[in-house]
Amino acid sequence: MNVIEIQNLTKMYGKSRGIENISFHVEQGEIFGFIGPNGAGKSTTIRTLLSLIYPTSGSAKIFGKDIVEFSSEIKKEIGYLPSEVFYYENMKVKDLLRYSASFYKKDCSKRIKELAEIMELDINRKIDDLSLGNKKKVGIVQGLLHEPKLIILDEPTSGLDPLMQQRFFELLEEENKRGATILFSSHILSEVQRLCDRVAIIKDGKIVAVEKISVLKENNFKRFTIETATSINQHYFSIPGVNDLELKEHTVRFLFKGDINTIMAKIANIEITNLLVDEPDLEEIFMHYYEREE
Ligand SMILES: Nc1ncnc2c1ncn2[C@@H]1O[C@H](COP(=O)(O)OP(=O)(O)OP(=O)(O)O)[C@@H](O)[C@H]1O
Repeated sequence: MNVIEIQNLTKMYGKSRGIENISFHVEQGEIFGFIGPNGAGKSTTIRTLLSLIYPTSGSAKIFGKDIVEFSSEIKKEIGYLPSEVFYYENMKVKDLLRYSASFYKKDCSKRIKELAEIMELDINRKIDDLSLGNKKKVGIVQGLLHEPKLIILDEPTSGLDPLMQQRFFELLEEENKRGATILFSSHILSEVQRLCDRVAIIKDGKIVAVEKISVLKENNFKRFTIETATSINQHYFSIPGVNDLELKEHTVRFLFKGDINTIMAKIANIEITNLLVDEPDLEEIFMHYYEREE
């Protein structure tokens, strides 16, 4: 079953483009990544899904229900962490969380306590006195306190230190094991790579690709680093399938996609002192997706 289904969703801000003809779906139980650079349209998509803004055209369903028509019903089952959190600074954390919990018809106090402990958040403090990272933690607890079926996170890790990011990812993995579906937007590819099953790549308001992380990584790209005994001609490895070729003194580096025997045959004809073949990271693969569209 699809928890989120987006069909040809377009949002214009007056004459300027927010998102154009976006279509993708998120299956039940998935951790789905939504990646793209700043201004690509991630927040616009998410804010439209939550009916904080309305589509110019196209439609989307969450839990099989239209996002505009059933927005208040749908929202009860969603935990949302916006990219920027704003609060009434004068409140204490625990009062804000209690107030947030009052929107759901269940007792969330036990879960608030657990989440605050996991995220090392002191709920007796005034929001005013909290650092940016601690304010983010308030947003995380606020988003998860009602044990939502769908968790939507817009750039969730900005402001969290590495230890807390790790803690937060473990928390998300637990939520996912409990049965929650997760949509996670980010411009940091390594975090998407670690957590997500599939990703949609967005650029300039349009979806460029929807792929399984494993396929993205496997896509047969290999990163070669070859150290040679003597200088080689700068065009020696300029053959089909080779990208991002760099030659520095006796070291040549490139990304390769294709029959690996072609490269091995080239290597066999020169004297090498070292050879490293490894997986490119998602960042490099991602760049190639972008280039292909340009
Ligand atoms: N309220 C608004 N009024 C006018 N244009 C907007 C508004 N909000 C977003 N935009 C524009 O829509 C486009 C998509 O922005 P959006 O914030 O959705 O991107 P994003 O991928 O979430 O990037 P970021 O990570 O920087 O927030 C951008 O060109 C942005 O300038």
